Amino acid sequence: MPIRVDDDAEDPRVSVLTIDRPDARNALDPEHQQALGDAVAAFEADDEKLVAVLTGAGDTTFSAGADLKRLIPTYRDRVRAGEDPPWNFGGFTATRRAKPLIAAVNGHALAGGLEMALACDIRVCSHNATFGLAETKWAIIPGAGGTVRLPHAVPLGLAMEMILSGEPIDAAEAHRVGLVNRVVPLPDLLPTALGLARSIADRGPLAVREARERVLDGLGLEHEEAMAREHEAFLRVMRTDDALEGPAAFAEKRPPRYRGR
Ligand SMILES: CCCCCCCCCCCCC[C@H](O)CC(=O)SCCNC(=O)CCNC(=O)[C@H](O)C(C)(C)COP(=O)(O)OP(=O)(O)OC[C@H]1O[C@@H](n2cnc3c(N)ncnc32)[C@H](O)[C@@H]1OP(=O)(O)O
Repeated sequence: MPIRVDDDAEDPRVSVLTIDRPDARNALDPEHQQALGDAVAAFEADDEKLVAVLTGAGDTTFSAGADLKRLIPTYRDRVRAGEDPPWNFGGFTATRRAKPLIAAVNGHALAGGLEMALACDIRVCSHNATFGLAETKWAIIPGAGGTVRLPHAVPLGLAMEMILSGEPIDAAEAHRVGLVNRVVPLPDLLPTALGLARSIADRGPLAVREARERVLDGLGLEHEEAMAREHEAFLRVMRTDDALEGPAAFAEKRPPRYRGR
């Protein structure tokens, strides 16, 4: 399978998507990028799934990005022939997703690999991880959101250095600057990502979606507009049945049972 899709053994509300092409360092060829897009779309459409973890097969590389021997030349030649081919790199550049995605970066996350990790909401990594936008090495530029998202994830000067030089940073630097939330030994990586995913899956699902949307929306809005939209979302969530259940569970000293409505 180009993309392995597994249920979390402990919590079926959590999915694990694994880019499975270790011989090519999980680079996305046309088949793998289509399969990843399909897997992400299926996760988004499945009401039983609340959170997903994205990782790479093997113990050296999360993803080496787009396939420089197949996907990029194919895409480039179609562009040079006057086309503007579909621009949906692994489902991460089309419309905005609705559900939380956690990147478990198990090694090199380069070019499109880092762009996929940046398109995830939370990033955790293993000590061997590296993070870089290598595109200028090959006389192209990041084409899946790297120039848009990296400056929001690291200081502008570092983003510019990484994009212009194409040189990666290591896991310690990524953690120091806040590109990743946690750095753990490789055997602990998936358990750490799954623990985070399970805790999010336990929260009010509508509240999680609304809060995530507010954060992403707010990045591009003026303060007053962002505050107004947060207030509208606050009222929307207050009108849900889950907003009755949450405080009641607290008062009755029991775990809440949310139904997503
Ligand atoms: C066309 C139909 C429409 C499709 C729509 C798609 C829309 C696309 C929109 C644009 C998206 C842009 C995405 C992005 O912005 C652009 C890119 O991602 S360009 C990719 C740049 N990537 C890199 O520069 C990383 C290159 N790889 C490395 O640096 C190293 O391989 C590594 C990751 C550090 C690992 O090093 P090693 O462990 O030493 O392994 P090797 O180097 O020996 O590699 C092993 C094996 O894997 C092959 N390989 C590695 N990376 C890639 C790659 N990116 N593409 C293809 N193949 C790769 C490598 O060639 C070796 O193969 P072998 O020689 O063994 O056959």
